[in-house]
Amino acid sequence: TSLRPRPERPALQKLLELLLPTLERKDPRQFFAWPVTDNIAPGYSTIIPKPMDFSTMKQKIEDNQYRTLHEFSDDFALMCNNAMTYNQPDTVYYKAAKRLLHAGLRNLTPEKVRPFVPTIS
Ligand SMILES: CC(=O)c1cc(-c2ccccn2)c2ncccn12
Repeated sequence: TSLRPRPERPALQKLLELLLPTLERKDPRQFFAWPVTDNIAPGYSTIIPKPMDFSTMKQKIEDNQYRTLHEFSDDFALMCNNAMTYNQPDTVYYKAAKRLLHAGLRNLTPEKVRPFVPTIS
């Protein structure tokens, strides 16, 4: 809450700020850049209880809302799984989400993340 400010985690925040663009680049058509609106996706807000998109993830990084890399990965998976819930399998959005999920999770494994972690000089 605003009365209890979140502890800063500068190393994690910096790591996530470096990781996010590597995931966004895997969505060149920017299907996942912004929140999905009910205008472009009828009934979306009633079908998807927890929407997620890259702009929201970026804001959460800046607001220090991720305590661990796992929480960040969970939002990424949520975003992709939402698209595979709302959209039928034969749609561009479903197919893009499936590809994005698998490509993205490969980049979120510890060994792939390690190069982004500054070594203690
Ligand atoms: C991610 C997703 O489910 C999505 C993104 C879009 C989207 C994203 C950007 C521009 C146009 N459409 C969309 N349109 C219809 C139904 C679903 N979507």
